[in-house]
Amino acid sequence: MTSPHGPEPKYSRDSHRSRGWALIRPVLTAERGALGAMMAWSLLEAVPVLLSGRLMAFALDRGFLADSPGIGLVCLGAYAATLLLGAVGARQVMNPLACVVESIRDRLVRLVVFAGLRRAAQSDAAADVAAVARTTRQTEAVRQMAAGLLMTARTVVFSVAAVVFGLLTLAPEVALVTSVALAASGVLLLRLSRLLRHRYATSLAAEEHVAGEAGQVLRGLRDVRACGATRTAERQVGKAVDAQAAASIAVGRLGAGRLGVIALGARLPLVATLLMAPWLVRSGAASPGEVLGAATYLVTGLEPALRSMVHTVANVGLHLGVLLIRLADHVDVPPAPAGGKAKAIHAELELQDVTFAYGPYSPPVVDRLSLSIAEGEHLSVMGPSGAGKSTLAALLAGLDRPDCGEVRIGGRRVSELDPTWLRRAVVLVPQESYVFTGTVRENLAYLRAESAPEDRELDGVIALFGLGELVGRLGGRDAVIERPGALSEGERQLLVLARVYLSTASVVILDEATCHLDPVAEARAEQAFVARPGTLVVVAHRISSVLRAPRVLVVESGTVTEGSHQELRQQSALYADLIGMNAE
Ligand SMILES: Nc1ncnc2c1ncn2[C@@H]1O[C@H](COP(=O)(O)OP(=O)(O)OP(=O)(O)O)[C@@H](O)[C@H]1O
Repeated sequence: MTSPHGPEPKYSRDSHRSRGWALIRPVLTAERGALGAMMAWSLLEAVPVLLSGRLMAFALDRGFLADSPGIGLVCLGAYAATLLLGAVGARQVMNPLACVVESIRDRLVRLVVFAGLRRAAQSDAAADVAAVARTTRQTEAVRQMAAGLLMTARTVVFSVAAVVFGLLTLAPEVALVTSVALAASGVLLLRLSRLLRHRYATSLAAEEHVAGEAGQVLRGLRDVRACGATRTAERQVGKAVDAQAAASIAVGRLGAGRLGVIALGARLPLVATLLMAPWLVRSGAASPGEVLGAATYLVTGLEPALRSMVHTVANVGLHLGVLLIRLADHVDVPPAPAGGKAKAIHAELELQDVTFAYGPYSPPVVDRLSLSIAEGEHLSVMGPSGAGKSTLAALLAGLDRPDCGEVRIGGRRVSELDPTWLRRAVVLVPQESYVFTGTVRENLAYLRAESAPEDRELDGVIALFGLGELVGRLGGRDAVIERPGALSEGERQLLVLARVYLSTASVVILDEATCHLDPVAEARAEQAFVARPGTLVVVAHRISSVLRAPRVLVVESGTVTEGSHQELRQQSALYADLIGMNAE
């Protein structure tokens, strides 16, 4: 069940890799425009590579070999001009690149700090400052690596595409050999990458182990000296340091394999081109200039691109991947949808002979209760304080498990449901509302991590819950709520209700979640939930709220009566009393 009042524990069933990826995916989606601009400027940057071979071929065939050195020199001059054009492209890439990379860093820092703060708040132990510092350092490393990786990856992709295209137009035979060699070097690189990823993960774990061991010894240094355990502590830290050194050496050893990738992908086609040259020229398949042009593509375009790919993409990319996975272990990546969208479930709720007590010797708060709430139904629950309304709400939400009997959601036993799926499908909103330090948008969209609402949808919900004035006062939907505690209880409740409204939950249970709102705001919020698809259960705070529901459950100590307003007037003295009082 999704708790609407704060970040949840991390999603344990996601695969490691997708969780690492989930850390940066929202940024890449949000920065689509910047990524598009980067690609456009990269095209310009690739122009020198694309024209290099062609211009060399022309310079030789029509210029120097045709006794027209002027033409040859003009071609070389044109090549120099394309280099300038490429430099302009490379320069222009920087701004959009910075947008993307800084956004990645911002998101990671925020996630790391939030996770550190929450862990500190959840446990009585002191905050693990070293862990936060370590993960913040790793975040900085991610920023640098992401910048290098993005920069190089697009150069490589565009350069290799330009080389293959240029070779196809110049000497298709060379293009064929080059493509085969490139495919083989790609396979080799993949194999190497797998090994490298494993070894790098081991080395990173060893590094963290050293930090942990050293930190432990330093924290207890006085005790270590008092007990005369200096040698033991030294040995303990030394062992961790040795293990880290061995792991780093193992990573370094794989470096040699990277040369094989370059040799296979770039050098082999060059050697093949030189060997094929006499045949190409004699058979008329290519002129001497075209052979030179092909060699130019391979030497000035392909080899540098492959070198970059091996050194940056393979190396930095792997380190980045491993770092992201490790960061995902420290922070709370919003859960990915499990088993489809929560809204796709059948949202009927059912209690079968449910008994629940808070302790083995306590009298049951819920005693052999059977109840079913149809999908899309709006049920109101009322009763005196302490009658068991919140307990019932927690049972319906699958938060508490019955001692006897069964709770079913969508026909499936709650105990058999995937907890993550359940958290997304059923939301229980308590009286206390949690608004966190972050933007209005982040607060409202918190339960929609996988499909962030568009501005229009956000604005609609802000208006629906009468939050316009508050959001305007805060400075708009992207303004940061610096001090959530400074908001009134009612304002916080409205923000949380709007957050839940935007969630993907199919079942919403409001447990006096509107108690700080005035009757008008409460009516507006409830009507919004009534109109929202899904099942709605409202533990009512006011009789006006009870009257809005077509079906009511009256909970008194030990008994539960349910029915329409008409039926309850005759069946429940408590209901009749309350309605009567209200009417007076
Ligand atoms: N965690 C708990 N441990 C032990 N007893 C509890 C616990 N929570 C509730 N109770 C007891 O269970 C009974 C039902 O409590 P519950 O909160 O469900 O009632 P309620 O109708 O929601 O009351 P209110 O309207 O005041 O919130 C009460 O007697 C309460 O004291």
